Amino acid sequence: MNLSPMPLAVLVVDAAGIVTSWNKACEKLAGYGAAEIQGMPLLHIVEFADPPDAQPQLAARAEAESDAVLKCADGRRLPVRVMVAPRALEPGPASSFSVIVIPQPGQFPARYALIQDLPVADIVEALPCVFYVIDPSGHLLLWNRLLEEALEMPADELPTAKVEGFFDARDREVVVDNIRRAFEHGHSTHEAVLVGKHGKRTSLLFQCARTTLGNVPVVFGTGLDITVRKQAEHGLQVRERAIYSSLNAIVITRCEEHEHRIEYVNPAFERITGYTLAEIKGRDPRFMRLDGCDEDERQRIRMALKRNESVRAVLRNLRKNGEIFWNDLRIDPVVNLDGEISHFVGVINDITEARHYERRLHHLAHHDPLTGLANRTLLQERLRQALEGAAQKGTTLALAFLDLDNFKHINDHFGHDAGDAVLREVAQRLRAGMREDDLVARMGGDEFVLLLCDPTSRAQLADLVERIRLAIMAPLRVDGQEILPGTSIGVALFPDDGDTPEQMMRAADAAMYHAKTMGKNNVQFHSAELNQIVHAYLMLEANLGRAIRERELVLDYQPKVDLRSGRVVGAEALVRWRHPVEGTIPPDRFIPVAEETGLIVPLGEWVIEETCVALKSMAAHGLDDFVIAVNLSARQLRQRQFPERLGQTLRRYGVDPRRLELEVTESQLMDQPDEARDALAQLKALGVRLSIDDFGTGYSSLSHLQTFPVDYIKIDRSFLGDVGHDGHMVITRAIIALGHNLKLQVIAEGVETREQLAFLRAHDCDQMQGYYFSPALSRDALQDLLARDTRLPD
Ligand SMILES: Nc1nc2c(ncn2[C@@H]2O[C@@H]3COP(=O)(O)O[C@H]4[C@@H](O)[C@H](n5cnc6c(=O)[nH]c(N)nc65)O[C@@H]4COP(=O)(O)O[C@H]3[C@H]2O)c(=O)[nH]1
Repeated sequence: MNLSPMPLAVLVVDAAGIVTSWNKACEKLAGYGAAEIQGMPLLHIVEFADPPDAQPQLAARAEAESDAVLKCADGRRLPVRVMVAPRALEPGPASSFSVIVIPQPGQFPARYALIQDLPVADIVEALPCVFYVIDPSGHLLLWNRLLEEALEMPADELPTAKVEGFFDARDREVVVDNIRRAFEHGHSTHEAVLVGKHGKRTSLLFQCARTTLGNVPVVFGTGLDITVRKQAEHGLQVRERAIYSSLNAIVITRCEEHEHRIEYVNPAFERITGYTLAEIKGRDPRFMRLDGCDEDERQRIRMALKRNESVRAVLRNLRKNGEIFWNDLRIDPVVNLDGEISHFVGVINDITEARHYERRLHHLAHHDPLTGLANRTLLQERLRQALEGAAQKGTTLALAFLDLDNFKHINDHFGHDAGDAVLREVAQRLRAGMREDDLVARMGGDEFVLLLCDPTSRAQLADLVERIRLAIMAPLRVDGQEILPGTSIGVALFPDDGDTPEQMMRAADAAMYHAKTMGKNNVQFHSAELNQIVHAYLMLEANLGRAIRERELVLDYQPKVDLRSGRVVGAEALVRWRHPVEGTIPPDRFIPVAEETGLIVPLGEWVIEETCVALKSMAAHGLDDFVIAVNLSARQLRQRQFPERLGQTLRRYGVDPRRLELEVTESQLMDQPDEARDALAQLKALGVRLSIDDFGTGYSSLSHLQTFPVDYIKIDRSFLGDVGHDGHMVITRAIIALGHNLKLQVIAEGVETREQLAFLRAHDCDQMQGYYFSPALSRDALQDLLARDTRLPD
């Protein structure tokens, strides 16, 4: 409090030491009014230090300065200096003295001695807070400008309203209560929101005190604007709520002497890690680390914390239940008022699911969903890496291309579920046969690829691939049905057959094609000649469709002779391809391609139509009991609508069904005997003749044979090979006997020698065909032969 400038305290005493005058400054200093003090001895209020009995010596103190104590009205004893000066100007004893009283340095006058001089109105106006005086009825008596501003009211409106009306409805009860308490107990404190006439809201901290104005008790006090603080508090509450409700785990650590101790974790932390705050408060958050993992990330965090910097890292931590979770962690330092890092705030984002999802996506993008094997993309990647690695290390590499044999047939016949089961089983078998470093991939469809790193030798590699082929061949049961898968495998070697992924794939693919053309279910290594063979095969495949359309195919007919009469009774139609460039291509070369590509169906239809044309022409020449046999592929036989379409064709050409014979190989029949039997029955119902071709090679059981509605069996050529061979003779004899027992006619094919013929005749075989009598002839040549009635010599 600033008291200066302070007027000089001067009083006048008479010669007897009685106070006759007492100025305002004396009043302020001592607290007595002039009326009170005048007429009183000076020594009642001033106590001289030396000597104490002052009066007789007052004159003696003139022109001197003494230490004394001023006895104030409020009981204080104020150390002062007293100067006494005679008031007479002439020489001689003075009749009165001026006494000047100066407080010793550091001594202050009584508060209320000064207070009356205070410019209360100015102070009240200048207060940085709301000021008010309230009468017992709850109305304002006095207030300052800040209150008017807060209430957005002119001065004349304020006294008429009761003060509680100025407040937010929720605060009114508290306000009334606190004003009452101030009246009753002398003071009260509370927070409330003043609401201005136009809605302005001001949060105030009220300090109320009781006093009297005149004789009226009043409550006065201040209201400190705490709106900003309240807003800040509210903001903090919001943030605290956000931390509390955050889905991310938040951990706040206190940082002391480079140690980090957990001070707070939010509920999400508890949810994610499984630890409650109570369990881990005070611990170092690293207790959740997973040893031996993410060392680089941890090192980054350590360095950042050391430098008091923010850091973000992705690492693995352990939950309480021992589970690992992926933590996308961000740590930020918090600076205190002294500018020091007091805390670190860590935000933990559990990205485990996202990581798993990412991995799943990555897995999906690189694996075949059906078998779980690597897909083409992954194979390309790994093949490229493997080739680079092998080139650097000077090691070898093998790539095996596998294509399942007759997979389309499995799919068509057993359904797609069975097809899928076969692919899964094959994948399993391939995996089982591979080493850890090798890769098994599915290229789509029925194609698989093996990437074999550093095979020890070509022989061992051949051995391994052969074992794989055999493993795949093992029968498997799907829905109670037995399926016999087979595979053709082509192998290419690095560096011999190529040094880029593309070259290696092409080479292995070519070798696989070669394996297909070699009769399937075998392994072929890539070689330079093989390229040409495969090229030819591919050309064939590309041209066959055209050949059918352009009528480059022709039928030759190999006569069939009755062994008893020696007469030609029929012929077997055999297709040839008169290629405009390559000349005549035998069926052995293109029929397997046609089978593989499905072109066998239109090809087979053409053969039947052409045969019908021939039969019709023969009938026109009077040969109406002549029988022509055509070979039927398994695929034709499996076509549901085949019997119906055959019936239509026969009717269209007006051919007697009994003139047409259909040859089906034994192995085709035994592949699916039940289905084959149904198909044969339908064909039989049309009236055509049926024969089992290549009999003896397909291992048909007698029980099956009895139920097939066939007319002929044809002894496979291989059994006639060497008539001198005991085993062959026995089999041929047995087949003839068996056929006759079943009331079937037996035909021997591939008869080339007189001995073979004699043997067949001796054992009562019914018909023969073979070069001994005639090779396959053109239609004209056959008709010539028939016209001349050429017979088999005795
Ligand atoms: N070593 C020897 N061979 C003889 C003798 N007599 C006949 N051959 C040959 O033996 C094959 C008999 O036909 P396949 O067993 O049905 O075997 C046929 C048949 O499975 C298939 N084929 C031919 N034409 C057709 C056709 O139109 N449709 C279907 N699906 N297959 C056909 O092609 C195979 C081969 O036919 P080709 O090359 O014409 O060969 C024919 C024929 O020329 C002989 O005394 N000695």
